[in-house]
Amino acid sequence: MSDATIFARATGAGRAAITILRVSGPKAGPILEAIAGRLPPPRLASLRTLRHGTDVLDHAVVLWLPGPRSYTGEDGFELHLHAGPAIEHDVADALVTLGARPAEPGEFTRRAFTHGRIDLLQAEAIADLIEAETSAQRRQALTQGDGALSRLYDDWAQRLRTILAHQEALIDFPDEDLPPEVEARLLTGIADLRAQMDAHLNDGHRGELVRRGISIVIAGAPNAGKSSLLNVLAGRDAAIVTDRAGTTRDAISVTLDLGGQRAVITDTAGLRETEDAIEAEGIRRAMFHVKQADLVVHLYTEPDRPAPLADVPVEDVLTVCNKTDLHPAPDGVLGISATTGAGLGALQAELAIRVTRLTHSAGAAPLTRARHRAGITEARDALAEAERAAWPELRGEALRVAMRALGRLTGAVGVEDLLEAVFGSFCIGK
Ligand SMILES: Nc1nc2c(ncn2[C@@H]2O[C@H](COP(=O)(O)OP(=O)(O)OP(=O)(O)O)[C@@H](O)[C@H]2O)c(=O)[nH]1
Repeated sequence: MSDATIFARATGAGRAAITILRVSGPKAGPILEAIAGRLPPPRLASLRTLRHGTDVLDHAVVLWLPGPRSYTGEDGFELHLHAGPAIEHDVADALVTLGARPAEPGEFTRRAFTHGRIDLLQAEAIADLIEAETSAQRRQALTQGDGALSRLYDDWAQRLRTILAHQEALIDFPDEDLPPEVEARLLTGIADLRAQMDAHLNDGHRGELVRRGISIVIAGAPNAGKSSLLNVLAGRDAAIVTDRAGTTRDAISVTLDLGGQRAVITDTAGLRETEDAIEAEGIRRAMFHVKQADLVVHLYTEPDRPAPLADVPVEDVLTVCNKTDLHPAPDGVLGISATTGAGLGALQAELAIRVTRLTHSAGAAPLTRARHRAGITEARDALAEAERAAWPELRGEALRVAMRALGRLTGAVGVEDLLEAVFGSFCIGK
């Protein structure tokens, strides 16, 4: 980590009333004094005239944010400038002249991590919070940002540390008369922890589903009205609708907010036997999407009852009868008309219920990324190895592997190689 003083615009681009520039680093105090006169009281908004030499740059609200109680843990300040390219450009020039440099993407949050203000899980949660499009994503990111997942993993690491200490006592003093319960208690502790990790992993991918969005695929025979349904759900003409069977060739996706959850709905080619090579490729892709989906809406029109979709569990399929303006839906089947809009409210409500069921988590903080799943899987496998180990030394080594895997999740140990991947995806100014 360099000791450079960095700056970036914290607000978005485009015409606006205010642009906020953030500055962080050891020269923050002297730079603020140079452009705004004496330092304002910490963390209090103060109106100042900003100057570069004799040139008046702007009249701006200034926040002096001395470390360590700042976002990055370093001295920093914010300038709430009148938005305008000339002001921003000239203030940036002044900051560079006074020894600051533009920040890299995610550099503020990376400094917060380096200075121990947040751990790696919280840094990821900040990225998720900025990306959040739905209420469920926002809530999940806030919970993780508040440290819910960190506390769970820290608690496991603490328990592992105790188990490891007992294990090392068994290794170091094999001839001492340690009570036999020590080893029994140690093995029970390992088994308990492994079971908790198993439960955490077997959560139906809830956290990951909320984060990336639930994938809903509309499948069915040609002309069933799949593209029409996608369009009415999206509220726009995303997919081409014609009365020619076999119109949709490639999958088309739109993102929707379903009861506060992010859902990605995909329209696919109609499923039928065909000689047409392009349509056949479309059908192959459709089946690929169907198999990957979290939920399939199997659309059909009476009286053409469809055969069940191959390789898709029935509980992942919602059968829907379209064109009820022409033929009524049979009892027990959800009927809609994509043309008149009849039944669409009921369909949206049913989709929202199914999506909520997929993402409902019973209180515990869910893991939200493949990185977390990989780390907990490694720790769980190492604990299973420890349970099987024939020698105390092997058990000790397996416990240390589990500790390291947990430590990498929060960023407590050896994560240099991960930092580019985690912080590189941030925007500049965060
Ligand atoms: N009467 C009536 N016609 C509908 C309804 N929904 C769709 N259609 C018509 O059915 C035809 C096929 O609709 P699409 O939405 O293109 O059907 P699709 O399932 O996407 O068709 P492919 O792309 O061939 O697989 C069009 O002429 C639509 O206007 C409906 O609820 N009622």
